[in-house]
Amino acid sequence: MKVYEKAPAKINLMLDVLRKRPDGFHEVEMIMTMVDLADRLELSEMKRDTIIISSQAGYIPLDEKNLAFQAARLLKERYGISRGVHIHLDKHIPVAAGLAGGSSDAAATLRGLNRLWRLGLSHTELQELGSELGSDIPFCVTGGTALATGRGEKLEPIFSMPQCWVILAKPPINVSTADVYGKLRADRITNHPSAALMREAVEARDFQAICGRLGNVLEEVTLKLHPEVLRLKEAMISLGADGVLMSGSGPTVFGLVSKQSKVPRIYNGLRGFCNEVYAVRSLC
Ligand SMILES: C[C@@](CO)(OP(=O)(O)O)[C@H](O)COP(=O)(O)OP(=O)(O)OC[C@H]1O[C@@H](n2ccc(N)nc2=O)[C@H](O)[C@@H]1O
Ligand SMILES: Nc1ncnc2c1ncn2[C@@H]1O[C@H](COP(=O)(O)OP(=O)(O)O)[C@@H](O)[C@H]1O
Repeated sequence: MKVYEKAPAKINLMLDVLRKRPDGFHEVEMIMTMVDLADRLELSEMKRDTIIISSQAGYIPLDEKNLAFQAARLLKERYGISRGVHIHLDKHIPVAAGLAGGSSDAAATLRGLNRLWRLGLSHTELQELGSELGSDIPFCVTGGTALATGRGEKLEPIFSMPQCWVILAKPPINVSTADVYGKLRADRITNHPSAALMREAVEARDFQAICGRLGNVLEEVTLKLHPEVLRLKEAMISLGADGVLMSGSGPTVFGLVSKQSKVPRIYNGLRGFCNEVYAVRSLC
């Protein structure tokens, strides 16, 4: 038997860091939403009691470092499952991009194996399991639009993000999330974006207010390390995106656009100096 799951990318409409915690993680406030750029997973039962990961993408780990592998192993261990699974990852989300590709694959693995192995777990139970593997995985289990607090694992759904176009551009640089949080001076942040104001804008489906209230304190670190991310932001603004922000720890920059007629100009303009550009719809 086989099951299929879609694993969409996320963007952070706002990301604030409140403080560094004694456990080394940072207390955050983020509003995240899914976009229609997705990996596709095929999960097939195997007779042999083992976990196999395969992918057409040559640039991700296929061993126990893969987050989908870790999710399958966690379920097997926790529920005493002695069956094997082959997980094929058809990757479309850029890797280490601030778009939670690995986290979404892990969340999709939890959802898919819950069906394949008929475990009957609720989304809340899957989120709790996911939080053992990564801060963004609980959000990816349910998706939609949500306020995330704690280290990112405490979620409140928000209804509902207005439909819009999202242009994503990933410069050819690698950014490590741990490195960006590590370089952040949480006690020196002066310009905190407001989760309450962004939530209000989303709930009111006020696209212009959403664009005006975008903010991410991690830009401070990543833009200093990689000035090309700032240049990409400036290019997206001058090409006419309604609101522009770096997603997560970066380096992907996203632009929100309400009018479809504006999309080709922004997309083509960015392709001039960035290979990885995507024009997708928001997923509400
Ligand atoms: C920045 C964000 C924003 O959505 O996303 P990405 O840029 O990675 O997509 C997240 O907070 C990333 O979540 P995720 O990628 O799941 O992080 P984890 O695997 O849990 O942690 C990786 C490392 O980041 C740091 N970390 C992560 C989350 C957090 N609230 N505080 C932290 O300090 C820790 O050093 C940790 O060891
Ligand atoms: N299924 C997966 N897809 C992509 N990357 C993965 C996966 N499993 C583990 N990784 C590793 O996780 C790291 C972060 O990847 P990713 O989730 O794409 O980035 P981000 O956290 O910036 O959104 C990369 O170093 C990558 O090698």
